[in-house]
Amino acid sequence: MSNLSDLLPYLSQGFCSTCKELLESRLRNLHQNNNGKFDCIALDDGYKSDSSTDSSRFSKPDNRAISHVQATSSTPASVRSNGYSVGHPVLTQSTESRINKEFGNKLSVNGGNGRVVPDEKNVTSSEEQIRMSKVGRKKDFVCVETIKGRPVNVLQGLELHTRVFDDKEQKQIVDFVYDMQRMGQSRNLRERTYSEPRKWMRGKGRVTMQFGCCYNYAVDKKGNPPGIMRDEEVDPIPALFKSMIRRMVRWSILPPSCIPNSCIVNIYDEGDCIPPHIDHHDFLRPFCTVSFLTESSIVFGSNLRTIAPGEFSGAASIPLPVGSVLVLKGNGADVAKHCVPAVAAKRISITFRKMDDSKRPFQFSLDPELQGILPLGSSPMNKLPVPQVSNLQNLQRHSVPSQHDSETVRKASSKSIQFEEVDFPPLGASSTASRPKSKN
Ligand SMILES: O=C(O)CCC(=O)C(=O)O
Ligand SMILES: [Fe+2]
Repeated sequence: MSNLSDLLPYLSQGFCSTCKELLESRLRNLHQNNNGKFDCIALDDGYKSDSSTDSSRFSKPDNRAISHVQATSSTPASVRSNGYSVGHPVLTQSTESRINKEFGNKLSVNGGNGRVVPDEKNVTSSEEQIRMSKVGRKKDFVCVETIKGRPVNVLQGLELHTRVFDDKEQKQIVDFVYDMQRMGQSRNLRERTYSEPRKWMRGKGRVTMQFGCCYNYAVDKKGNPPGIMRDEEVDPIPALFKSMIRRMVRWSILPPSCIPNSCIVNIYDEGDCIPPHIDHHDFLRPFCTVSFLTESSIVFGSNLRTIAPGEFSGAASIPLPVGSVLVLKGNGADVAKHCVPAVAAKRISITFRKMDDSKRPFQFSLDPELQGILPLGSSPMNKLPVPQVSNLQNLQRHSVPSQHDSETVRKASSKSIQFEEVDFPPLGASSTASRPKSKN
């Protein structure tokens, strides 16, 4: 049967790329179901479950790549699906096809007009189900704190899904984030999309890029309150991030009732942090954060102490492996604050959130590509045993704090609230003033 691979071009002659892939996938299944009988068909399945990584393998944003991004923009400017043009295509059609192929969300280009639409006929591919079955799901976090005299599990509602994005996908996403960063630095993104901290010191802020809406963490210099700034425009969610959203809904990480329509990319250089906060209620629950490049811990607690610039302590610390998705809801989102202390090495996170309908920007319109996404249907493959997360030894489980601990925590907490209000960098205003050159 070894000549089956030679027959592939003949068998698939005249097929579109989707049908070609389908045929390849069927041959691969035949191969698997026949215990290697067709072992000469060398088809790269592109799926790896190991999430270990080395950030040095990722390309650095340099000017050559900026011109690459600009060069690709010679294709017709894409009108984004939320109704307005970004002036330059965030992704070219060919890049989109590559991305969609990589992510296994079989998408097809609709009539050559550059729009990409989900092809729901292909969504039940066994490959995607196998891939989904490798996701680790931990939903039983416990950390009891005494709040108003009552024991409360402040981690209730948190979920950690691991091995959601593999090394290859991480590289693609990280490279894309760097492309976007370069575009922000060269002012090729909307002004409020890209933001760098004005002043740099250990523990101060991080680079952010906001898509879908412009969000203000703290009262800004114009006196705008925290929350979604309804009269500001940012760039729409790029296609690659939309395919991440589709995966998270299809793989039952996020519910179809809460499909994100905004996201924020956090680029942490070594020593950068995000101070203690509760995500604003202009965003619905659940929301989620995806981690890349370096495993870091996120600290939770009803009171988070500031020990030093960028150093915080709290009741529980959860390591976030690269390629993982942390889902926040319940007490984990609304009773406990969270923060990421100064990171040991470069880290990128992407937080996806659905806006409260009544808080959406005035210019916002629904993206058809993010409507009606459903979890993968119930098939026997979905019933494969779910692997448990093994890499959580560092999770600190604390019992009810002693009287002394509560005192210390209470004192520290007023400090951390002060830190939060004064030092949370306002977002949505680019500044490259005094930050040392980034070490990407
Ligand atoms: O970087 C992270 O993992 C957390 C990000 C976060 O808390 C946020 O964007 O609100
Ligand atoms: Fe947050």
